[in-house]
Amino acid sequence: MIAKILTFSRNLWTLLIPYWRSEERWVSGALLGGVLALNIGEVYWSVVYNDWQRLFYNSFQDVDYAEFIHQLIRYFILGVIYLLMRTYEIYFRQIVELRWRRWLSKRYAGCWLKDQAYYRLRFAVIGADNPDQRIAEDLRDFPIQTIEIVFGFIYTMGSLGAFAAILWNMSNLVTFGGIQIPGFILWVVLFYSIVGTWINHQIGKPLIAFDREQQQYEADYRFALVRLRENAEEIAASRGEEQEQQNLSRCFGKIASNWFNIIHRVKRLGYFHFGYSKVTDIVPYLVIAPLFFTGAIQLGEMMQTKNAFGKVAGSFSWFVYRYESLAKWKATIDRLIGFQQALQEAAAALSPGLTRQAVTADDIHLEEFSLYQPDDTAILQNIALQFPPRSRTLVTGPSGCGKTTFFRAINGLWPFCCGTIKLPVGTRMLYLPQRTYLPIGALRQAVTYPEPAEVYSNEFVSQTLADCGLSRLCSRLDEECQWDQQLSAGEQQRLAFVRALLIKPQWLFLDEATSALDELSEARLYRLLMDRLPDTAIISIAHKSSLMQFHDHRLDFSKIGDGFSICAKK
Ligand SMILES: Nc1ncnc2c1ncn2[C@@H]1O[C@H](COP(=O)(O)OP(=O)(O)OP(=O)(O)O)[C@@H](O)[C@H]1O
Repeated sequence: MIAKILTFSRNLWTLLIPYWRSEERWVSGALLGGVLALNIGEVYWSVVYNDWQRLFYNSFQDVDYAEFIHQLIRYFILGVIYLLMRTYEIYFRQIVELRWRRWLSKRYAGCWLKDQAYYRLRFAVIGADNPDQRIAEDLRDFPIQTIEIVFGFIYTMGSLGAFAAILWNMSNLVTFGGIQIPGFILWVVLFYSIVGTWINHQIGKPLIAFDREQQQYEADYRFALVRLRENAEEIAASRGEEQEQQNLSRCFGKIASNWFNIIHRVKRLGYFHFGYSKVTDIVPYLVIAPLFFTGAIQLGEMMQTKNAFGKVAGSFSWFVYRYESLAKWKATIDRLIGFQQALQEAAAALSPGLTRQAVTADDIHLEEFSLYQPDDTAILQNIALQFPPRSRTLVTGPSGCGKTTFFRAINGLWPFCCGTIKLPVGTRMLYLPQRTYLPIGALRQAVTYPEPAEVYSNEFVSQTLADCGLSRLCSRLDEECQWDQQLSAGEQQRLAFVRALLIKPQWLFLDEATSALDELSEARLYRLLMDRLPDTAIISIAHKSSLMQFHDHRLDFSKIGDGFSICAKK
C-alpha cells in the first residue's frame, strides 16, 4: 500500500512539475492563488453561516419576529457574497485548466512528433495504445481533475479544522452523569467517518482498474470506427460489412462487459453512499437531541451542532464521496505516465548499434551494416554499400525480402539495424512510398507537402501538375477536401512525382512509387525525373524490369550475402 502511494505521488509529481516550472507559472500561479484565497473565504463563510443558523433557529424558539427579519437580511447578504465567491472561483479555475491543457497538449504533441516517435511507438516494448486519446482526452482531464481534487482537499481540510473546533466547544455541553468527556461529539463523528471511509474504500477499490480499462476499450472502439470510415471503399468493394459488424460488436462487447462491472460496483457503492448520507442526517440528532429535550441547549445550538456534525462528517469522508473521481484521476495519471514512458522509450529506440554520420563526402555509404526484423531474423548482414551522387539504382528482390525495411533504415526509421550509415551533410532526401500521404486541406498543400504551399509559385505548381498528366487539377489548387478519397491511386502516385519535381531533392528514394501506373505513364514520369533532376541520385524499389532502362546500377537483394560489398553494375 505504501509503495503504491509512493509510486502514485512520484507519478503525480512527474506530471505536475514541468508546467509549474514553465513560463506559464506566474499567470496560472496568480490565478490559483485567487482560487486558494476564495477557498479559504468559503471556509470562513461556512463558519459564519453555521453561526447564522444558530441565531436564525433561536429566533423561532424565542418567537422573536424582529430578529427573524434581521437574520433574513443577513442571509441575503451572505448569499450574495457566496454567489460572488463561487462564481469567481470557478472562473479562475477554468482559465487555469484551459491554459494548463493548452501547454500540455503542445508539449505532448511535440514529444509525439519529435524524432518520429509517433512512428517508432509501434516498436516500443512498453507501448501506448491510442495515443490520440491520451493527447485529446487525458490531457483535457488531468488539469481539471487535479485542480478539483487538490482544492477540494484544501477546502475539506479547512472545513474539518473549523467545524472540529466548533464541535469540540459544543461537546462541553455534553455530560454523562455529571462527567464530561472532552470533545465527545467530535470523537463520535471522527469514528463514524473513519469507519464509513474504510467500508467505502473496500467496496470501491476495483473501480480504479475498471475505469482504466473502460477508457482503453472506448478508444479502441472509436479507432475501429475511424478505420472503417477511412477504408470505406476497400470494405465496400469486398462486401466486408459482416466482418466489420463482428469486429465492431467485439470491440463494443468489451465496453459493455466492463461497463456492467462498473454499474454493479457503482450499485454496491450506491447502497452504501445513499445509506451513509441518510444516516449522517440523523446521527447528530441522536447525540444532541437529549440535550435539547433536557433544556441544556436551545433549538439554534442544536441546529448549529447538527450542521457542524454534517460538515465534519462530510469533510472527513470527502474521500468517500470523491472515490470515483479519485479512481478516474489515478487512471488518467497512470495512462499519461505510461504514454510518457513509451515516448521516452521510442525516442531511445534509435538503433543503439547504429552510427549515423553526416559527412562531407558526396555519396551515401553503408559500412558493416546489418539489418534485422523485429524478431531478430537477419535481412542483411555485415554489408558495405555505396550510393554515388547522381547515380540511379534499381533495388529488386522477391516480395518480403526486406527492400522497404532497407529504405526505412536509411531514412532513420527502423531501429533494428547496426553498423554505420554515412550521409552527405546538408543534402535533401525525399522518400516516395507506394501510398502517397495527402493531408486534408487545400490541394496546393497536398501537392507541396511537407513544404509550405507558398514556397512555390502558382505557375510552377500548375506547370508541373500538367507535366505529370494532372492538368485537370490545376484549376482546383485552392479547393479543400479529403484528396486521398477523390484521387485514384495512380493520380496520387503522379502527385508524389509532382512533389519530387518541385522539391528537387539530392536523394530520391522511390518505393514502388509507380506500382499503380501503366507502363507509358511510368516511363513518362521517370523521363521527367531524368530531365528535370539531373543532379538527383535516384534509388527505386520495383518489381518491374521495364524500369531498368532508367537506372545505371542494380541492387538485387536475392544476391546480397554476408559481407556483400559495393552495388552490382548493370
Ligand atoms: N513493423 C513490422 N513489424 C514486424 N515485421 C515487419 C514490420 N515491417 C516489416 N516487417 C517484416 O519485414 C520483412 C520485410 O518487409 P519489407 O516490407 O521490407 O519487404 P519488401 O521486400 O519491401 O516486400 P514487398 O516487395 O512485398 O514490398 C517482412 O517479412 C515483413 O513482414
